Amino acid sequence: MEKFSIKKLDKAFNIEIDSIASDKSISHRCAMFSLFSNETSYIKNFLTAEDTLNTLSIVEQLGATIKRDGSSVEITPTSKLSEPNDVLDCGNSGTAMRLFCGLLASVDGAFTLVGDKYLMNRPMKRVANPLRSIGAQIDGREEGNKAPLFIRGVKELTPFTYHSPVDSAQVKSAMILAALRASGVCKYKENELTRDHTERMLKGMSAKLHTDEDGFINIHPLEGNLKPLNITVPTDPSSAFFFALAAAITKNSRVLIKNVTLNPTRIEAYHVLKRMGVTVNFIEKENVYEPIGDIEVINNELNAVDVNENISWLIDELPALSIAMSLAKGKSTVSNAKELRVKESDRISAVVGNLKLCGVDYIEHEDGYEINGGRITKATITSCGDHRIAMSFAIAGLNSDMEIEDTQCIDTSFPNFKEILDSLY
Ligand SMILES: O=C(O)C1=C[C@@H](OP(=O)(O)O)[C@@H](O)[C@H](O)C1
Ligand SMILES: C=C(OP(=O)(O)O)C(=O)O
Repeated sequence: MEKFSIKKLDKAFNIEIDSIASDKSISHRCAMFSLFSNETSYIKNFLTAEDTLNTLSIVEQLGATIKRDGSSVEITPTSKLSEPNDVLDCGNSGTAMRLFCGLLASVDGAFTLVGDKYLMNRPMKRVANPLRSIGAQIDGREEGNKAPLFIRGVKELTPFTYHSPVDSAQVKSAMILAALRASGVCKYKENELTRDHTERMLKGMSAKLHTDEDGFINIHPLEGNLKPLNITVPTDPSSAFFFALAAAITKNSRVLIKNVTLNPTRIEAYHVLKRMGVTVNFIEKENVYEPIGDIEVINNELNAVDVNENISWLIDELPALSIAMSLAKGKSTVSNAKELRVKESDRISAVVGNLKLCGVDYIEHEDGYEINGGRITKATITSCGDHRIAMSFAIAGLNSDMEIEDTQCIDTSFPNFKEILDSLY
């Protein structure tokens, strides 16, 4: 089992980082959406981490031709997706498994989606049920709630109007992908806007999507092929956030993170740091599918904060924010965040369980936690096989030595994390 020994950082840093992992959500979508065109898509700065490389392999198993040179990827789709002769392995990725359910629901053939032991335990009925209700044939363990999932593509999916009970970009995207091949206009609504890369990218590829005055996304079925993608994937704000946290908790430190997507549905955690007293500046530079620019984070005194809204806009950053909360003055709270319990690990248990080992005073709730900030003490923590837990506590190590066990999982999203962390010393 791989592990890290992180030593307390006894000096300030002032750095510019341009090597943080590319955006995972956008990279998955680049690989998948290229299948809706009949021309080659050109993707630069594709995330070469386990999750997205698995997605790329699946796209290849479905018949596309892939040329990859480092992080530059060319994807040439086939005129008809082929039935693979093996299972489709999504590894650790909920995004891959759920989006492929929608994409494959109407593709001629039989498909089996599998994943690692963590993914095989994550709930899939949130996509299986609405897809079944429009005619998809999906089954799996626990009546289709757990992988392996078996999909037999049907000829036609019924047009739908669906108001989702869960605010999830993965569910939304799965339903939008299914809608592209339905027999009429489909409508999808969520209570709160979740990350909207799917809508932005598909519109950029010429798909017909618009949100009506009742908040339903109207999706028109494809009339032909979409335009191919030509894109440079921006830096992932969720991965970058670990180094924003590093600057926020290290006295007199500053970081400038380059070329991050500034999509508002992705940078809410930075706004929370700002509310805690940290100086955060967004420098927008361009707009390709979404706004892209640099984020500057400068250390300042940390104060407690309450986080109870726009949860889906910072859901992946909550473990890292719990470290800032633990070092802040006063009592911080997180609520309405029950979704944390169904990520790569139960992130509420994983956060509070490890904070307890670090001597932090907390109360656990079903949908979040309260943290009485003050200090963090040295501990040996387990990642629970979850990349975001491993990286959050590794950054806590800058404040007080930390041993992190089971760090292999970091390769799912941010393979050069440790290299960048080491460069701070
Ligand atoms: O659509 C996506 O790319 C993602 C959506 C979110 O999950 P949910 O849709 O389950 O909220 C997020 O936690 C995940 O890291 C990536
Ligand atoms: C939840 C995450 O990803 P996924 O759902 O794709 O496994 C994540 O990266 O934090």
